[in-house]
This record gives sequence, structure tokens and C-alpha cells, in this order.
Amino acid sequence: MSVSGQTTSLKEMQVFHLARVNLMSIVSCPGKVLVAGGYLVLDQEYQGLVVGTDARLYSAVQSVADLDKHGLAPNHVPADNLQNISNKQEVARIKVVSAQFHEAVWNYGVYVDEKSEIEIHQLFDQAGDNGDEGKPKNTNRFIEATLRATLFVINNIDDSKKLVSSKLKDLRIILAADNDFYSQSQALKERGLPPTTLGLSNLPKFCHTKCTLTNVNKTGLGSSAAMVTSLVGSLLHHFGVVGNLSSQSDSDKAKVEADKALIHNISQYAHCLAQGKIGSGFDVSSAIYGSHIYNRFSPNVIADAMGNESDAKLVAKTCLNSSIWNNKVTEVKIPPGFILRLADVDTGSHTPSMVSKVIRWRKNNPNEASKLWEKISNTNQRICEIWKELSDISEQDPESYISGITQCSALPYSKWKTQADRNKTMDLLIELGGTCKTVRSLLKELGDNSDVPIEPSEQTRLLDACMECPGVVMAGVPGGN
Ligand SMILES: Nc1ncnc2c1ncn2[C@@H]1O[C@H](COP(=O)(O)OP(=O)(O)O)[C@@H](O)[C@H]1O
Ligand SMILES: C[C@@](O)(CCOP(=O)(O)OP(=O)(O)O)CC(=O)O
Repeated sequence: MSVSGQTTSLKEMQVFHLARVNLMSIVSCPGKVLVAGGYLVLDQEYQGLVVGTDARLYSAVQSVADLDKHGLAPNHVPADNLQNISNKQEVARIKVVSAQFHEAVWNYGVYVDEKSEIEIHQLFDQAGDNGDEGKPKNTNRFIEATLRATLFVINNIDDSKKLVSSKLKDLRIILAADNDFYSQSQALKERGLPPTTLGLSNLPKFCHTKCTLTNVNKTGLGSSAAMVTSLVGSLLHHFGVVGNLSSQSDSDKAKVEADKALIHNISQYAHCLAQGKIGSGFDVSSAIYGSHIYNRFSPNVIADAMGNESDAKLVAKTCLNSSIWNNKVTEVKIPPGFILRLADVDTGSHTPSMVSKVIRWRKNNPNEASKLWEKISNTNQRICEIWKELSDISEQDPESYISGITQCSALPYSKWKTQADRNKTMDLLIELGGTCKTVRSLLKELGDNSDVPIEPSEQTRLLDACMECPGVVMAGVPGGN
């Protein structure tokens, strides 16, 4: 993270972008970077400092009937390719397309049982697409879990079986992810562009990855969380359950907050279900609330619904009752002039196995671990406090703030201390850099203890080199890896 006196600040993003174009509900959500709180945020008592990115993931929902009117309706799935679902009435089909990937079209049938409860089953999208045991082989657990949970909720908002009685129509859904969610090194090479921010800005929007979703190189911005959340938002908006999420008017405030909470609950549940585990959920939270300080919900909020995923009433009750959700979103201000830059190292690590090793070490060494957790937590908290103090100065004394960050932006961190005319802003920036170094060394200790490469030595060299560049105030390996 670097500071600059000239450039515009990491702008406070409008978290939800929503538009209705030709009766299409479009919702987009940002990706995330966990700046502080990796591993600790898995416990409800510890905070995570998460920043929303300007890379966004879009979901657009449109009813086929509306498309028909304009002669744009997609081809229907041939009936003889349908799965045989006995005793159920098929009421609608949903086609989901993620056009930046190979093999990224999924068709679902929506069925209604005798109690007007909904079932969703994936359809064979083309003859011969049979996997084992006659099931479609090209599945997308995140999409399927999201469609199911969201439609369960809409259908059970009250006793009127809203969705069924509103005669659910065929839907077409388009997903589109900003390029930063996936490594673009190949696309840059092919076009002879340099591997820099400038090179990336010359790529076409929503570049085709020339991969399937299984073998694409992700950059760690939380594509699944942003996808699930935008899909929940666009479906709820399409069926009129949530309103204009970007409304800034005071009279809409309470409704917007309630709508966001509902989107949050459904998204956390569907994301955990698709992942097959209850993670901390900071990625879903930042897809909804952007940058903030996060405390997780207790896993037992969704435990029952996780174990009974086809119980539509239970799933709906769990998501609709916001009072049982004990997650906490605390506002954080990113100091003006701060710029977050990410380097794509074109590879990722396996977060779940790292997490399980860390948890095992903590369990086997409770005393040592609790001391380390406290130290890391206090240091993380100081980062949040310094951000706040800097933001406050920028408002109360903008001139001295700008002068401080302008001086620091021209020099490497190691030279800041040697400046004779340091002001409060500079002192805080110096402290911030030092605090961030402390977190790195504490995490290194945690990694060494639990035998997890939290900051491998190659990354240490990279980060140290970054800290030598003018204006760099914090450097780190974000999140868990
Ligand atoms: N653009 C997209 N279109 C459709 N599905 C997507 C998209 N991006 C992510 N997903 C879903 O999310 C999964 C990746 O999730 P995960 O491995 O948890 O990555 P991340 O850490 O980026 O969230 C994919 O296999 C796919 O099911
Ligand atoms: C270790 C963690 O606290 C943070 C992991 O953060 P990442 O940003 O690395 O996450 P992924 O994109 O899922 O790999 C685990 C958690 O909080 O769920």
C-alpha cells in the first residue's frame, strides 16, 4: 500500500452498483483484500480489516419473456435431454452463462411439489453431456447453491408462496467478472503488452480467459464470494424483494440496510454450502459492505440449515431472520491518498490446508497460541486506529495532511525518519509502516510454529524490495497465503 499526494484516493466505492436496463436487474459486487486479520478472523472475537477492490463481479438477470418481446430469447433446452424428475411440475428454466470461460453454460429446471415448495435441478445442456450416473458433468456448485437458497427464500418470505404464485418465468442470467479476478499474464503476452498496471488497463473489458473455471488462475480477490453475492442481489431485485441498493436517500436508509442484511445472510449460507465448510465469511461480507472491519457470525447460525439443505422452510427462516446473525460490520475509513496495489504472482496457495494446520498448532499449544493471538490482534488493531487517526487529520487539517503524505510519497520508508520537519501525519505513517512490519514478523512466527508458509522467503524478498520503493507504507501477503 503506498501513499501519494497527487493522485486521487482509493475512492469510497459505492458497494452495490445496480441498474435496470431493459428490465434486466444487474448487481455488481467488489472483490476483497484482507489487509489484517488472517487466521484470527476465523474467531468471532478477533477482527479482520478488509478492503473492497475496484474489480467487480456482475450478475444480470432477465426474464426470457422480456427477451422474447425483442426477439432475443435464447434457445430452449431440448425437452428430451431433461433429467427425469417424476411427480414434479416443471415451472421454469434458468440458463446461466459466464461468457469469459469455456464450458460455462448451466441450465436448471425449477420444479414445484404438491406443497408448492421449489426444487431446482441442473438440466443436461446438450446431448452427450452425461457425467457419472447420468448426472451433468459440468456443474457449478456456487451457482446451484445460490439459485436454490435464494429461490427458497423468495418463495417463503410469507405464506403466500410468492414465487410460485407470481408464476416464475424462464430466466436468463449473465455473469461477468472484471479482469483482475483472474491472472491476465497470458492475455498480456499474447497482445505484447507489459506485465504492469498500464498493460492491464489496455486489455479489453471482461477478457476471455481461454480456460475453464476449474483451471483458471485466480488472483485471490474472492471471485466466488463476489459472484454468489451479486447473483443473490440480482435475483432478489428481479423479484422485487430488494429495492434500489445504491439509494443514498435518508428515507431509504433502513430499507437498504435490511435488504443488504438479507443479501448477506443468503450469500453467506450459499457460499458455505458450496464450499462445504463454514469459513470466516469476510469475503462475502466485503462483497456487500466493501471496506470495513469484520467480526464473523457464529457458525451455529447456519449449522442446521447446512445439514438440511433441501428443507426450503428452514433455509428461508435462517436467512430471513436477521436477528440471529451476529456478524459485525464496523466502518473503516481509508486515509485519502492511500493506494492499494496487488501483484499477480500467477499462482495461489491452498487456504483450507494452511488454515487446518494453523488451527491444529493452536489447539496443541493453547498457551503459546493465545499469547501470539493477543499480540497479533493488538497490532492489527493499532493499524485500524492509525488509519482512523490519519483520516481524521485529513479532515481536520487537510493542508498538513497533504504535505505529510506528499513528502513521504517521494521517499522510501527508511528515509522518512531522517526528515527534520516531520509533522503528525508523517509520524503516523512511520508508525504504520513499523506496525505492519511487526504483524509480518508475528505471522512469520505463527507460520514457523505451525509449519505453514504464511510468508515464504521469496515473498519476504519481494515485500522488502517493495518497502524500498518511494511512498510504500505497508507491504504484505494478503489473507491467508
Ligand atoms: N465468473 C464466474 N462465473 C461463474 N462461476 C464463478 C465465477 N468466478 C468464480 N466462480 C465460481 O467460484 C469458484 C471458485 O471459487 P474459489 O475456489 O473459492 O475461488 P475464490 O477464492 O476466487 O473465491 C469457481 O469454481 C466457480 O464455481
Ligand atoms: C486464513 C483466513 O483467515 C483468510 C484467508 O484469506 P484469503 O484472502 O487468502 O482467502 P481465499 O481467497 O479464500 O484463499 C481464512 C478465512 O478467514 O476464512
